[in-house]
Amino acid sequence: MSRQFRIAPSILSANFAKLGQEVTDVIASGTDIIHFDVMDNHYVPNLTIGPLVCESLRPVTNAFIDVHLMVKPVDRIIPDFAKAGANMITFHPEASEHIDRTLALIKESGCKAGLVFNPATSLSYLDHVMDKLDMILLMSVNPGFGGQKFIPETLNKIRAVRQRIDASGRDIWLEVDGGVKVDNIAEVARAGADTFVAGSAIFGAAKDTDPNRYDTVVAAMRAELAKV
Ligand SMILES: O=C(CO)[C@@H](O)[C@H](O)COP(=O)(O)O
Repeated sequence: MSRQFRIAPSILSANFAKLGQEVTDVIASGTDIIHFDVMDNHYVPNLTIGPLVCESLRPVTNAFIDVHLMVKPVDRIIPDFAKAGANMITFHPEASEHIDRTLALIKESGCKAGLVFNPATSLSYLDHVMDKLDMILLMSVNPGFGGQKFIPETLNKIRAVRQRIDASGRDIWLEVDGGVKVDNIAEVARAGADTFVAGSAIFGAAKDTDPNRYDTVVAAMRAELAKV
């Protein structure tokens, strides 16, 4: 079965002083969705951006905004992100007191919903919620920072989740996040992923030397995906 591949630049690695332009440029380079990392300095040891920034970006782009919540507690911020224009909201099961309730809250707010798994989080959290998921996000690094190295064991986890998605018969996106680059994106796709978060690989590309750096790196990723 052929899969549609989506490239999701993580704006965590963008230049925050010109974020609107960064989003416009990176979508124009041929990427598909904006990955928006929300960190609270509690669930993860870093602090990033919230609903106000999402609201400011919404008029700048028509692109799908995929909000990855690395916050605890999770429920009270969900309506704010929905109002701010998020299209998808994902959260970590360990950060929710009631996973089914949190998924329902996201859906009631009008967004698509997904669960995120850290490298050592058990897939058993999927057991009773597959019918409610639009996306499963597998972290291939421990959450909190861009620019980390891809953890190879993630490939086995991707294969296991791909089997579960195919068995479900549902159209659930399988996103992989952390250390995804030109030189491993094809391997990640072959394992079963269809949506690829890339932060440092895109926004860090040839920063000072190549004015078309996003186009260059995104084209290289697409060329790798075309081989799968
Ligand atoms: O959520 C996270 C980190 O917690 C990721 O979205 C990273 O920001 C991806 O960055 P790279 O590994 O691609 O630099």
